[in-house]
Amino acid sequence: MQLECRDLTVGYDGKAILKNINFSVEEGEYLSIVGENGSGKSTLMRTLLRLQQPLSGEVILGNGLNREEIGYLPQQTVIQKDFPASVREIVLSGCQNRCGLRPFYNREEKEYAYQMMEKMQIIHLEKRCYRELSGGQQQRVLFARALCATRKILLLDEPTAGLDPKVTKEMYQLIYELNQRDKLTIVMISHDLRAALTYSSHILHTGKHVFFGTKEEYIRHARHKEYIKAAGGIK
Ligand SMILES: Nc1ncnc2c1ncn2[C@@H]1O[C@H](COP(=O)(O)OP(=O)(O)OP(=O)(O)O)[C@@H](O)[C@H]1O
Repeated sequence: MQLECRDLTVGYDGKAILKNINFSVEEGEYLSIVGENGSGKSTLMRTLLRLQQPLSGEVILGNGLNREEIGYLPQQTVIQKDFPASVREIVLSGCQNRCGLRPFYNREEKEYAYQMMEKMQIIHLEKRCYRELSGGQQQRVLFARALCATRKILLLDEPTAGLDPKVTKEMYQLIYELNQRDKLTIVMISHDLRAALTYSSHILHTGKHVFFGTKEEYIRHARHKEYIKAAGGIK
């Protein structure tokens, strides 16, 4: 496995929000984390990234995966939307973990950043200022940045929040391609259960009843029928 949670309890100030979570992600899998608002999805993801400490239990990285090799696309904040840097600078900053103490980006990193911008179809925006871009364009920039940080696993916190249906679909397609073609492991928080059931291999449902299993197991489980119906059924 690439990532595993053992009896993980997450929360703030000693107060648990999600308790005794157990799941693992193998290379090349696509895990969607779904569940009610406030059920602790973002808190869990921040704990996986060690941006905060677990209250108890463990997050284990396997198959030679280092913390620095995890790509992360956070929920966009208002401050980020106003960031006064060029697209190229922001994408390149995804390579920072590779630089170590070196205070500049080398040729290979610049080339890789260019490739990721190509992949995200934002080369034409390279010199533009980030804050002047549309929400969908900004999301592609942050996506390219997250890809610069990893060749193995990408964690995404609601990457389609605030995007229109067309851009949302493109984004899902892109993530799916990265998973299928580039064999990138995906762990994604999503409010769109229908999309999650279309693209993922596994589902973690947070809330009162926690579920972890394959997509097929999720669909078969009687408790989920109502959620699936409310989300408009399965595509
Ligand atoms: N920094 C913080 N300090 C204390 N409590 C927090 C903090 N951040 C979030 N919480 C609380 O933790 C709970 C879980 O929040 P979290 O953002 O993890 O949920 P979520 O499932 O991602 O929600 P959503 O689907 O609305 O994005 C909420 O009750 C929230 O108010």
